[in-house]
Amino acid sequence: MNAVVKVTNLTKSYGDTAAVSGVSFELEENKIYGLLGRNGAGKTTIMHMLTAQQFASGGNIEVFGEEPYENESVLRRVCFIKESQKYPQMFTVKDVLDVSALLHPNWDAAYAAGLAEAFGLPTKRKVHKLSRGMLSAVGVVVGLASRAPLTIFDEPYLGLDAVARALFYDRLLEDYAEHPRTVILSTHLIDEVSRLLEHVLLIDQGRLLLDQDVERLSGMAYTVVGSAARIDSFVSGKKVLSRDAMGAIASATVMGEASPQERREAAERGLEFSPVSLQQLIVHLTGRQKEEREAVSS
Ligand SMILES: Nc1ncnc2c1ncn2[C@@H]1O[C@H](COP(=O)(O)OP(=O)(O)OP(=O)(O)O)[C@@H](O)[C@H]1O
Repeated sequence: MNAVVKVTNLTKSYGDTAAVSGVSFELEENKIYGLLGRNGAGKTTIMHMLTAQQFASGGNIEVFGEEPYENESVLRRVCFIKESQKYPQMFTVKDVLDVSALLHPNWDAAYAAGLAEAFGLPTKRKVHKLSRGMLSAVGVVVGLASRAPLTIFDEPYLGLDAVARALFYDRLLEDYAEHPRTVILSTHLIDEVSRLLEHVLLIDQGRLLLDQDVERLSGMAYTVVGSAARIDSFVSGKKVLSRDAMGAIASATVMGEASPQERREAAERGLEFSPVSLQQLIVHLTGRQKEEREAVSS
């Protein structure tokens, strides 16, 4: 495996606050990662350390095999787009794109212009006069057109409406197919991005709770629906993540995998199975009690 990022025992403290505690992971070349977790989990802090915008309190970070701090040859291969991106007051959208072209060796100006048009960006307008959504779109255009070997999006699309977000996801997938690179998406819109993600890093209270391929995650839990009485009997003794009922019909989400025999017998009793969504799984895992979370991560 070619590791684009290798993080070992990474720690960051702000006074008494341990924002990141002993996190280790590797990111492969040409893969789309989801960096997920609740508010304050430590995601932005990790991204800031990966991109040399903050020093770690402890541990080791390698990006493209080298330390990223003040390392021009590494940082030229990285594009970090964040929601709160600030641009110089006098810059127009075109100025932002022109400067980005200088910063990113793989920049595709024609592609950037096409994206700006697709997102309806007025390229002659000053960035400080853009709406919040337009400002988000500028970040998205820069992130995509940079074609940086490591491209990181930290919730850059908070201001985008649903149509523009769908456009971003579609363009990202299209361009990634033609120009593979390593992408990190940090987002709370898990259901929306789940079709894009190949691998998930789940951060919880500064610790890495999950480091798993999405394909394998979908096998970690399942939902079963049917008559309430039969559901209760089926889930008895199992680890139930949630149970909902509507009249005589109930659904339960259960941790683990149902064996083929269990599925057959349940189907004979009219129960139906469906895979659990990534969002449901993440919500459950990060909403649980401390002891249970520790059991998952160990
Ligand atoms: N400059 C700072 N000074 C003190 N504490 C900080 C600082 N930056 C972050 N923190 C704290 O570190 C923890 C992790 O914050 P971080 O911004 O990395 O979380 P996050 O996962 O990106 O959250 P969100 O999804 O809300 O953006 C939080 O408890 C936060 O309050």
